[in-house]
Amino acid sequence: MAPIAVSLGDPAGIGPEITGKTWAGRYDYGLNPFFAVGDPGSIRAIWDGPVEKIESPDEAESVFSRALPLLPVESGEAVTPGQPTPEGARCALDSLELAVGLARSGAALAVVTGPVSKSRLYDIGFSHPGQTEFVAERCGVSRDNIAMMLAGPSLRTIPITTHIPLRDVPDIISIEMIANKARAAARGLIRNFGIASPRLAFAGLNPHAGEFGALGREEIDILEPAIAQLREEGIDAQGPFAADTMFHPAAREKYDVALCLYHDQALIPLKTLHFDEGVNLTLGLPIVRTSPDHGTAFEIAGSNTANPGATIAAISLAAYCAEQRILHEGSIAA
Ligand SMILES: NC(=O)C1=CN([C@@H]2O[C@H](COP(=O)(O)OP(=O)(O)OC[C@H]3O[C@@H](n4cnc5c(N)ncnc54)[C@H](O)[C@@H]3O)[C@@H](O)[C@H]2O)C=CC1
Ligand SMILES: NCC(=O)COP(=O)(O)O
Repeated sequence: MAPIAVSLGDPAGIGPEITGKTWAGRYDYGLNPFFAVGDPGSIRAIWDGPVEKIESPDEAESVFSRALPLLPVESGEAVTPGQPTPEGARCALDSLELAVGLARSGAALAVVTGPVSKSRLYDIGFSHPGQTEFVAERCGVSRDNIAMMLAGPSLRTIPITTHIPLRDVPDIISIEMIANKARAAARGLIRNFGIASPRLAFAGLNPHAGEFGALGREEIDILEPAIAQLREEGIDAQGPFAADTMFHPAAREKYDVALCLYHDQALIPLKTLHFDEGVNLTLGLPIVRTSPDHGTAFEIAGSNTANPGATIAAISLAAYCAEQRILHEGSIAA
């Protein structure tokens, strides 16, 4: 099997440190062979473990036992942890591009994307809301047909809208958008997790899921018709439920994924329960793409305190999803 490509994210963030630490724990966590893609100086600045440059993913497996294999993408400047620069943002983007291309060509089993700063990318002209939409575009998939899933050991959530202002959410959600995301969710749970009949639970937008229209009509006008349409298609869609009572342990037993209407509705419960092991997985792609759920954490970069747990989980889940696809569908892209 091909090795997994791990882009390091912003060179001044914690991506390089957590990737080095993840390599150090590779046998403890039973990780598939992987190689880093990014600036060699960013790793040297924070980690004193062994690193070996490679020229192609083919070399990664033989290097993996003795050193972290690194496919270099030079930022062209000395990296200072915690001090992001435009060159660093460009390097993060070039690393992402290269790693995604390797997954698309099959040279990498999957891509695990390290944390980038969205505002720093926007500053250098990045026109996508995040890495999720960038990867979708590179794979030739419309962003309407993918879903961002956050996954932890006891909860999976999907934000139906992602990186947009909160005030825009009620205006942008539609029956079609919700149905498209739910289809990507259902198919994604089958092919990546082997769940034969996924149970989808929808959160309402308003307090108490609108209280029968008294506290808002989005549940009646948008969510209920979308859920009815999905049920007609044979998808086990339930709700809308009051969001405040969807995430306690007994409620979580009743569904395989919670579909939420905005970013924080999905990410607060996930990060509260599973910050150190939460994985961001893009559903609907012909490649496997995961990422740790956290960001660049510039303020702790260089202090050797970053927890690699979410990156370990992202690499494990990427390998698991790739295996599930090959097992059930014969290939990753099918
Ligand atoms: N996967 C990605 O590329 C993501 C990128 N971001 C980006 O990250 C930047 C910073 O975002 P924030 O909201 O501050 O979130 P953040 O996740 O970078 O930091 C939030 C808090 O958690 C701590 N933290 C994060 N990861 C940690 C780790 N592995 N070990 C120990 N402590 C950790 C940080 O020190 C901080 O106190 C933003 O520019 C945002 O765009 C945010 C989330 C995901
Ligand atoms: N909050 C989740 C997040 O920012 C991940 O975004 P993406 O860059 O993976 O699309």
